[in-house]
This record gives sequence, structure tokens and C-alpha cells, in this order.
Amino acid sequence: MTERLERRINDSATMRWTALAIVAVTMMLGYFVAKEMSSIEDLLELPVSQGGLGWTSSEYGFFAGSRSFFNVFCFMLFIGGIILDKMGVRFTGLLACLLMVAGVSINYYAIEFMSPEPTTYVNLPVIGSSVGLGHAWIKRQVLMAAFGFAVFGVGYEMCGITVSKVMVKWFTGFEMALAMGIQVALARFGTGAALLCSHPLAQRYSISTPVLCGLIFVSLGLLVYIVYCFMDVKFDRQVQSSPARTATTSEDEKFHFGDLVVTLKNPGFWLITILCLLYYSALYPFLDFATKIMIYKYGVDPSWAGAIPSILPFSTILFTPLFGMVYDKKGHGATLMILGTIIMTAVIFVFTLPITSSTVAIVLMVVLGMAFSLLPSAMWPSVPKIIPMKGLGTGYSIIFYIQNIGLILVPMLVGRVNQDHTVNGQVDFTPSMWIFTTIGIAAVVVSILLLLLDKKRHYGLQEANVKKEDS
Ligand SMILES: NCCCC[C@H](NC(=O)[C@@H](N)CCCCN)C(=O)O
Repeated sequence: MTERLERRINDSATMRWTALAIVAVTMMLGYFVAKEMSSIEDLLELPVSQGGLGWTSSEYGFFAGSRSFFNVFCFMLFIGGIILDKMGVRFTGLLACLLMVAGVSINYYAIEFMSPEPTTYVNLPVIGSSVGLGHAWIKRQVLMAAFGFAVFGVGYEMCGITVSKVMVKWFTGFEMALAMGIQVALARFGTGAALLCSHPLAQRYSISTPVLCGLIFVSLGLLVYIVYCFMDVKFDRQVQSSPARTATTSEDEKFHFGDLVVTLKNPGFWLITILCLLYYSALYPFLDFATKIMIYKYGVDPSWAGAIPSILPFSTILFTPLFGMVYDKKGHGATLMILGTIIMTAVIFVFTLPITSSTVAIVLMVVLGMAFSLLPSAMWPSVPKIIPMKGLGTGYSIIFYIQNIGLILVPMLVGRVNQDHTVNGQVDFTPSMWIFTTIGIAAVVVSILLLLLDKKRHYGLQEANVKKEDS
């Protein structure tokens, strides 16, 4: 009886998987919104007379890049991490969901109710994903939509770090990597669903319909997160009322600014941060340009060229939980990361070669899907082995922050290189593929250094995550 009273809510597999399902669904709905406009770029850029909004490519680039603006330039991601460690997962998660709802509402207002006519322009520095620095005239509608997307971006990344902390809270000592793998897989499903559904929805109804769907989704995400908050209250009450755990847990969860210094002095933290920066800076921007590469280099018909890169998010749905399971049961987290970086770099290198068969491109994309699963399934669950729980929010936020800088700068660089290597409308992607390959090689080196450091510092990256029998 005593033993039963001392059991925590997360000792029950049903309860912890329910908690995971709730927060992962909230995040998945956010991932849908993050990509809902990508596949309707052509419709946004159609002239108003043809039913489009008449945006220019630069305006779309400005809008696409705006998701990271407040996070990077106003340090909102970093501030979000501090809020998370100070205020906890309930407050921060709700705040994140509210920001997502507010951001998408502004976005919807701009697309549905503001005039698409190019009558009102605002002069602004353009820092779009494929545009580069400079000044351009931006329509007010674009500006408002971008403002909404930037507000959404703050909530989206804040939700990401909160969900990560929730998973560590419930799954430490259990199937943490599998849980994180399933969360990432659901997130990829959100991405894939947006890529597949937005265009047909916009064509069938109106351009604002995918945004309206996104608004409904993030509102649902908010409601679902409120349900999680009740579970979280129960978890915390149980921990506080357990005399055996109170002393350690309450002290454990208090965050002091000194903890930030400890995190910043940790070389393992920096290696993981640099690895995250390099890996995502090679993979995500490559994905952004992949459709164009399929058309220009592999001669794929534009009508289905987007389907080849979409293999990537869908293949990760299967592979990420699978590799997570391997990490939970067998360990070898650092080795999985090395494998992920090597496969990614090798595939990108083959894309650099003068091979133009679309079958080869499809096979490469499937293999890349494996790399896209290997590293996230091992890297994210490794963070709590390096940073203690109380500083985890700040830790994840710094990692995400530095990752976001790469996600802004690398597409800008590649966009410029592509522009410089365009002759008669034909782009030579070889120089930009070399950029991705070089970043990949650097990622391989950093992942090997992480393994060596783990051997020296004993973070436990090669150890299995499941420590006790499930009940
Ligand atoms: N438990 C952490 C899971 C993180 C998953 C990871 N997300 C990010 O890195 C975010 N900063 C969002 C980046 C979105 C870029 N388009 C992921 O692999 O998506």
C-alpha cells in the first residue's frame, strides 16, 4: 500500500503516453500552420485579376522568413526559455498556444480582409528566406501577414521547448527517445499534411481557407493543452505530497540564473548546439530548394516535382520512433548521431554530382529520410543527459535560438549563390550543393567530437534511456 502511494502518475504507462499524445498533438497542429503557406506560394503570387494576391517572390520570401524575426532579433526564444524555467510548463504552454492563436488570427485577418491591391506600400529591409538583405516596397497586407506569422513563430518555438520539457518531466527513466521520436513524427505529419492539403483547399475554396484551417487547429491545440494542464497539476501535487521526493524534487526544479552559466560552460551543450545548427542548416534549407532542384537538375515535371521532397517528412514518420526505440533500449545515441550526419552528408554530396536521373533523386530522398530521423531521434533526448531539468527550458531555447539564426542565414546565402549562378533562367545548383556538403562535413566532425567528449565526461549518451521496468 505504501509503495502504491509513493508511485507517481508517470509510473503509469497510460498516463504518460496520454500526456505525450496531448502535447504532441498541440505541437503537430502548430507544425501544420508553420508550412500551410509554403505550398500556395504560386497562388499568392498570381495576379489579383486571376484570383491571386499579387505578391512578389521577395514579398513571399519576407513573409516566409518572418516566423523567426521576433525569436531571433528580439531574443524572444531565449526569453521564452527563461519564462519556461521560471514559470513552468503550464503557464508557458498556455502562453505559447495563445500566441499561436493570436498570430494566426492576425495572419487570417490580413489574407482574408485586407486589400491585396498594391496600393499601399511600406519601405522595409527585406530579410526573406531567398531574398537577401536590401530594401523593398512591401504591401501592407504582406506586412500584416508577416507580423502575424512572427507572433505565431514566438508561440510555435515556445511551444516546442515547453513540449520538450514536458516530455523530459514524464519520460525520464522511461522510453524518452521513443516519446520524442513519436512527437517529431507527429510534427512531420503536420508538415506533410500542410504540404499536401493547403493547395487543394486554397484552390477549392479560397486562398485564406488553409489559414482558417490553421486558426481552427491552433485553437484546438489550446483547448487540448488546457486538458494537459489538469494532468500536470496532478503530477506536481503528487510530487509535492510525497515526503520521500519533496526535498530533492522541489530543490531540483528551482531555476537560478547561475544555472545558465553552468549550462553555458558545459562543452557538451555547445557541441550539441553546434551540431543542431549545422545539421538543420543543411537539411531544412536544402528542402526549401529541393523542388526547384528536381525541376532544373533532374528534369522532373513541375506539377509533381514537390512530391519528391515530400517523401522526406513522410518517411521520418516511420523511422524517427523506430530509431528512438533503438536508443531507449540499446543506447548508442552518439553513434546514431554520427550515422545521421554521415548519411545526410553522403546523400547531399551525391546530389552535387552530375547525375540527372530522377529515379536516383527519389532513392536519395528516401535515404535522406533515414538521416532526417536518425539525428533528431538521438539528439533531442540526449539534451537532458547534458543539462539538468531545472535549466532545460533555457538550454533548449538557446539551442533553438542558434538553430534559427542558421535557418535565416543559410537560405539567404544559398539564394544569393543560386542567383549568381543563373544563366538564361537556368540555375546551376552545384555551388549551393557544395555549401550544404561542407556544412554536412562540419556536422560529421562535430558529432564525432561529441562521442569523444561523452567518453571523457560520461554524459551517458551511449547508454540506454529505459532504466526500469515499465508498469
Ligand atoms: N524535443 C525537441 C524536438 C524538436 C524537433 C525539431 N524542432 C525544432 O528544431 C524547432 N526549433 C522547429 C524548427 C522548425 C524549422 N522549420 C524538428 O526536428 O522539427
